[in-house]
Amino acid sequence: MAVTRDEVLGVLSRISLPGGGDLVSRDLIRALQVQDGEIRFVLEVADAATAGLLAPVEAQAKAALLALPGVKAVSIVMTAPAGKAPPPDLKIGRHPTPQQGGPQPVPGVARILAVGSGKGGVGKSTVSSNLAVALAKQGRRVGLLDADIYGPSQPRMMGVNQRPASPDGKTILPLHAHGVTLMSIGLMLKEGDAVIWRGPMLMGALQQMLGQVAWGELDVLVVDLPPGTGDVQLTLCQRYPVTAAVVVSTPQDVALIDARKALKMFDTLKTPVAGLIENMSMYVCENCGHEAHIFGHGGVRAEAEREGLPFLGEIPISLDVRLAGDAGTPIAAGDGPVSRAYARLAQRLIADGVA
Ligand SMILES: Nc1ncnc2c1ncn2[C@@H]1O[C@H](COP(=O)(O)OP(=O)(O)OP(=O)(O)O)[C@@H](O)[C@H]1O
Repeated sequence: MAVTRDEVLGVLSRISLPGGGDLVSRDLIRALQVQDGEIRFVLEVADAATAGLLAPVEAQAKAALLALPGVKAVSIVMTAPAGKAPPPDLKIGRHPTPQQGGPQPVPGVARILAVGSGKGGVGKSTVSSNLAVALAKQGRRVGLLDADIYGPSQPRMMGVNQRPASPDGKTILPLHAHGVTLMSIGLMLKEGDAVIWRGPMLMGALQQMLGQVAWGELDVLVVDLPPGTGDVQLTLCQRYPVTAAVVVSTPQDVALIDARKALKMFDTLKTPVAGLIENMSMYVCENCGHEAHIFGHGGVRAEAEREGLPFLGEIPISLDVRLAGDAGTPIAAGDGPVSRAYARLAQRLIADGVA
């Protein structure tokens, strides 16, 4: 009988490590594949020194697995950031590889729609996930890339948390939620890991997210950018054919000042701006229907007019939006006034040819 994944993990969990624990309990196994008697996996260790220390363990694991009935071959690749092992392609965050010529398309992806904001906390990630879900509900084949490398929030907002698989140690298989194909740098990191990369590492990570993820055929890839005007924005817009960007802002003056900076950046990078979205626009009292303009109102529309750009719509401030995002099912997946606002936004972007 063919060997199973559980049997393999059973064997690996009996192989102790120097310093305590075993291969499974210390969470070192990545991309385990068990097929037709062939076993493949990556042993991910912290550094080259640990890799050296674990060489006998690797040999022990291989021998123990080969001793299982029905096992024909065992292939173990040990990766460490500066180890002697083959390049750790599964590790996200590396120096970018040089790129010849102009912007390179992402295979299978017809359009790239960047969602940016000048200021953090204005709801850019919330808008990205809801827009992606709303577009999928209109029948579009949608991908969502969480490129907010310093504060990835899409795993929580879209309700996914498993680490994506990489069967060959190179291609990363994206996840799927609410009709959207999803990838986030947050899914490749261990919980609580702070990302403290500098520019070149960020560029490399973005390149991996776009080039190594098996996105499949997509009508549109929505990219949730980090706030502000940094290396990720630059890399995306200069190296890839971004169809258009949308800029999210709240109506407050402080947010609008920063939104203007984001618009200026897209203009400098020659990335077309499809328009502006006002988030946390107004609060409608659930009891009496009274509209309160907590952060002001109409500021983003006025800004769009000043800049000669389309105003794409306003999303009200609503407790349900936050609760839905925190619970992992974007509000656009359901029915109701906010979901309808997102449906209108999606229709508009499809009609404009950018989604
Ligand atoms: N329309 C809304 N109504 C109520 N809460 C909202 C709304 N939009 C966003 N929020 C909440 O505001 C918080 C910040 O939103 P979000 O993380 O989307 O912002 P961001 O601009 O992506 O922030 P960051 O700077 O972290 O990237 C979240 O808790 C989110 O649930």
